[in-house]
Amino acid sequence: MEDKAEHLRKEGRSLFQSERWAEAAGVYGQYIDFLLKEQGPSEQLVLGYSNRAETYLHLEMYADALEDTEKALDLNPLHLKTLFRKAKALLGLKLYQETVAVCQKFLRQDDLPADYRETVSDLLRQAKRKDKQTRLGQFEFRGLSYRHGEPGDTPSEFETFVGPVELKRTPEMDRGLFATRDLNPGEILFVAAPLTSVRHPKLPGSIVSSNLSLRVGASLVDRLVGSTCPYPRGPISQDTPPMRFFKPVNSIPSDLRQLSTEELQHPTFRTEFDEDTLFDIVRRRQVRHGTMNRMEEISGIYFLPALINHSCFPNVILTGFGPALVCRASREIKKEDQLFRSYNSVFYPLEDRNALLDGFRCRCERCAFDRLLLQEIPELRRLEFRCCRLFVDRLGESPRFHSEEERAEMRREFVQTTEALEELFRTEPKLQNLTAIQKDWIRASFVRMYWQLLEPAMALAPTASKEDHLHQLRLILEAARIMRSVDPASLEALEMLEKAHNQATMWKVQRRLFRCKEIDSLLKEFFGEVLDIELVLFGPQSESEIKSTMPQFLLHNFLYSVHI
Ligand SMILES: C[S@@+](CC[C@H](N)C(=O)[O-])C[C@H]1O[C@@H](n2cnc3c(N)ncnc32)[C@H](O)[C@@H]1O
Repeated sequence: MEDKAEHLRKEGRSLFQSERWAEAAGVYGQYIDFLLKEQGPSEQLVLGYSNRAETYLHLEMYADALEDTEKALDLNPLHLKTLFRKAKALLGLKLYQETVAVCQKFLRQDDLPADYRETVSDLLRQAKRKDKQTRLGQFEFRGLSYRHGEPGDTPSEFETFVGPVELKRTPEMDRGLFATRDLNPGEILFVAAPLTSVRHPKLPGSIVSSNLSLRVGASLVDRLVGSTCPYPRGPISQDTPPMRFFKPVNSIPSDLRQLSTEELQHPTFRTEFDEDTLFDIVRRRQVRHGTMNRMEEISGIYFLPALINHSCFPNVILTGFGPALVCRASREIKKEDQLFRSYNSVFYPLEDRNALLDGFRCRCERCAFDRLLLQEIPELRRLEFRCCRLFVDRLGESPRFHSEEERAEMRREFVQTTEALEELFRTEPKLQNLTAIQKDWIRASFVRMYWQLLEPAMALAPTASKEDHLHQLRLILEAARIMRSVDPASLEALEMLEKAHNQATMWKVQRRLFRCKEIDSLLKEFFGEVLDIELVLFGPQSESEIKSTMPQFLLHNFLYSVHI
């Protein structure tokens, strides 16, 4: 009998050493059965369970690993190796508080070997950090974008966190996400991990025209089919599932972790999908976003992010950190307000920005306002036509194709159209009682075109006067102000500020013998604007911290744009 047990133990060990995990688990199973039958509880049995638990850890079968470690610990509650394995299984299951408790119990033992103490302390730190993230929403973003600037780098993975949000039906947009309390700009609403994601080279603008995008879509479908979700959940149907379905397992009290039969019958929990449904999921629920590396993007299927509706006057921003998507308030939000993000640029006139949306007509408050206004004030529409014509004429042209006279002409056109709009605000009775934000809504409809128009014109001649430079920088700052007023986390404003900033500093270098206080004070204003945007993207940080990393931030500022 001894021989047979010893034979099985050795065979399990040899398979384990050759990393044939599944086979090793099978042989350890036979070993355990044999011991149970022949000799009942023993120290060998403890080792049998514990070793099989280790093979399960390698197979990422954390629930099975946990079960084995518990059986071993029933027989020998302070078996160190098994305690360590139990902590790893709990961490794998994302049960962080439980992991912390086991690690602490482990570290309380006397005479621990130094390397063990170190590894378990490390596990404890990890579990505490993840617990803070997933339960309390405490994430560390400081400096993250700059440390990971090199191709291939990924930031450390974030845990899922579901904060003050709830899912409700809306009369106009089917389902939507709502705030459950008042929020300040920069506060995190949730952090979502993808159900599945793929990393790929940066896709061109249009998702339909690209072969690559089809390949990405197909590979997402494949991954969806093969994906396993420890807690099957997600709004696949048009139902409105309870928020609990989206919450990380760890934040649900343990007695509620098991779903009831009734809940499992919820249409959300479909286990089989036909191909059409899957393609539909990929089309409607896919979120594509930049990575730390400008050449790459990530496409993923996300649940909560896909439930945020669009508005041309958004109040949240999604930013990607590796595959994780972080949703933050970009302006003050009141309890019960709906959360909106912008699916695409909101800095075009009504019809143009609607054309950028994927097959639906926008029902946001700004679009409703624009529709009414454009009917009532034909002059506004004329201005729009003029701006569009200028824009289309110049689209795609590079500054180097224009002579200095042409660029001067463009600047004049630009100034005239903006002045015509301001004149309309002063003279048109129907525009007299607008609020400041409504005026910015109207300005924002033109601002992207102005910018495009201004860009070729920006390349001022080396002979341009100081006044020309100052005038131009003020125009850019005003455009950035408008963008930020309509979308306070606007990456387009940031892009614009970056270019203007580069130009201003270049000009300073070119004319370094010439001191210009006004340029300096305008540069300060740029920094002020960038600080505010960064605060919204990364949360509260001290001014000195942000300033010390600002140059790198400007360098990486496109990395967080999110498309659907
Ligand atoms: C990513 S989903 C958002 C969640 C969606 N409301 C739901 O119930 O599944 C995008 C879809 O929501 C609707 N939607 C989002 N924003 C909208 C808006 N501003 N106006 C009208 N419909 C909108 C459109 O049907 C769009 O195709």
